[in-house]
Amino acid sequence: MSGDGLYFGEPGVTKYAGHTRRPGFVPPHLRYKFPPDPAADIGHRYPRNQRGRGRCFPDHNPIGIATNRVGNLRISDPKTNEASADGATNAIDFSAYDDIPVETSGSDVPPPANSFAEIDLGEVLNRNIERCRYLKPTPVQRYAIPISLSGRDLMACAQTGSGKTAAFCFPIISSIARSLSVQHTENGHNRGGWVASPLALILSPTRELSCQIHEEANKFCHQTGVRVAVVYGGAPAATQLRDLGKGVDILVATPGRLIDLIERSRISLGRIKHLALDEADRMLDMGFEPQIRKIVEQMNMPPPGTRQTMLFSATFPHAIQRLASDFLSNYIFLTVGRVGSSTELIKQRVEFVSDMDKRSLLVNLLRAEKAQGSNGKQPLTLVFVETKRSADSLQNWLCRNGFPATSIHGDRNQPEREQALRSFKCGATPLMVATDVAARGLDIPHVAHVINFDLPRDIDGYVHRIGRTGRAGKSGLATAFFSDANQPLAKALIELMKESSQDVPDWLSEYANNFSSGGERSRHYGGGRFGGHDFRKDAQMPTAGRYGSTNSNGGGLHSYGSYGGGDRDSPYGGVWFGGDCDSSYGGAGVGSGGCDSSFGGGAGCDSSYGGADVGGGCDSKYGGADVGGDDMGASNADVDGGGDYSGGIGSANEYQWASSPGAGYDEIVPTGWD
Ligand SMILES: Nc1ncnc2c1ncn2[C@@H]1O[C@H](COP(=O)(O)OP(=O)(O)OP(=O)(O)O)[C@@H](O)[C@H]1O
Repeated sequence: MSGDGLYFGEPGVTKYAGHTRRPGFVPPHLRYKFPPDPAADIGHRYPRNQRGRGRCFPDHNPIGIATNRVGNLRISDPKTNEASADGATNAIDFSAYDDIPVETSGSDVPPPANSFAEIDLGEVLNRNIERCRYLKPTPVQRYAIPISLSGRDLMACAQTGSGKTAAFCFPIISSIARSLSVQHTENGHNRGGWVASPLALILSPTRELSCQIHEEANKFCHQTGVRVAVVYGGAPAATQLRDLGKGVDILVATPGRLIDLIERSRISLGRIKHLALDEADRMLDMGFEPQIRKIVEQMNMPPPGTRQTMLFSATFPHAIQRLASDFLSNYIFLTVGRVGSSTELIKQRVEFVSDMDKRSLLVNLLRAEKAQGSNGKQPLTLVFVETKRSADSLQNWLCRNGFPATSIHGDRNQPEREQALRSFKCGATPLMVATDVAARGLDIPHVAHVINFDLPRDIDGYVHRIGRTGRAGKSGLATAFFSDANQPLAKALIELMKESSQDVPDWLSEYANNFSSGGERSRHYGGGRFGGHDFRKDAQMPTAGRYGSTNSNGGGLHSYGSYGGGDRDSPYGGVWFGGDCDSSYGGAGVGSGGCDSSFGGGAGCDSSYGGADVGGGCDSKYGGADVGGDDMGASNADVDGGGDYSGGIGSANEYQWASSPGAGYDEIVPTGWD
């Protein structure tokens, strides 16, 4: 039997057209993906630029600021990745990853492989890997592929741009290809029905990322007989169903559309052998978790132990690791890179700038970039902003001022989003203004510069955003516009920069020292940078598991609640009195510490998904009311609605959550995660 689960055609018809293809035929999708001969790809060298670091805090002269700061600019040549100034750089160079420390935990960890040839991925897949000029595995691939091929579950944390996609795709393709060849020999036809029953499911948080994974997997499935399909929201389901009808072994999906098609009985998960969650921490944060739990636990998917589960991300906060461990069985935890190590490839700069001066600084940076660019071309630059509205407004303003720009955000329809990506990738609009919808996973070649026009609210978001440059061994530049509003991020930003051997401006250290609003905020502002360690090693972990340790009202010394919790980082914790803590679903953080309550309310804390923050210094990420603090209704939120992460009164955010004042988690309805 083949791995095909969906069969609309006549019984006995073989689905794999690939078997009848001309030997050596390379389809167009694969052809254009092969990189050009590196020898022919020697481009222009930029003149070296003078390096200077003007201290700019707290200077409020827009012109002065802007003029001072462009001196620091260092942009890599998009083709050769040759830097224009001071800094070491080179063409694609995976040796940049060679010294990265790697840590594994769990029992009986299979040894890493040094080359693809050493790994038994199968002849056809190995040939495709060679064709794509993947000369040697990246560190995450060296470790993750043997682990995965041995059938073990895996939670893997590795730097942005370090090849995680192939790390989970190759073993899946290889093992399905093997099973198909046996089945084809034995049976000669496909089993199927009117329901697509894939053998592997890859879930990702955004439509664009799903498309990208689909393309990548498809490329490597060439002539293996393994079929890949993708389903995601915003595109006609009919077309996707037609594709599924041709047969699918590996399904790439966003959660919303997948649930829809399962509920319409067009997809069954009953035969899933491999489950991969890309950007796994995101998938289990920000309100995805209920959907993921539904897919994994309530939709007929074989349970942990009978399927293989792999979770990948560049960031993995402990609370999320705990949630994720529900989906895993006897897993290996793999972390590639001492925290911050490979982001040394990304030169990070932070500029202090008031909100009113940001545009002027941006224009000066862009002009300097262009002046240094190859043949006066604007290098590809990704500009992140906080809200959809500001993305539109900045894009229009840039265009009016002679900078060809496009934008991508959740209010644009799918064809517009795809068109924006295309025109950015090909350089027709070398500037793209984006919200966080483009922050994770997107692999856009030759992005030379990421500008955080508005910094994200958490350090994980920063890691992923800047990771859109400096990928696959190339260097890149990331500039952060830091304003007073970003004060809570200062400490974590400094830690991250130090870990990646970046120069931290003195004014930023001063800022961090002056920040005294309640301790380290380990979820949103402190922890969770890439790397990290296996939470199972955490000595502080409550002994009785994530639902609390000592009694029905919860665990640890400082908490209670129906799900209890431990002393710190309680995923389901109740009320926290004092201390620094994370409570992912918990009620109130009361007291002195800087508490994060991802799904609850509380005083002096961050409430990601609603509830009421009563007291000062509150962030409400996804709705709910902050009473006190900056303003009534929603501090750090966009009261008029339309904010990307905003809650506030009657607003719809980037991810299409309809939130109402003070709405609790249950009242928030996700409508756009598809
Ligand atoms: N072994 C390899 N040799 C050469 N290039 C590779 C190799 N593995 C991956 N790449 C390339 O590196 C780039 C980054 O890979 P990928 O998108 O998988 O990174 P990632 O770790 O998933 O990043 P992110 O955390 O941002 O999602 C891609 O263009 C991919 O084709």
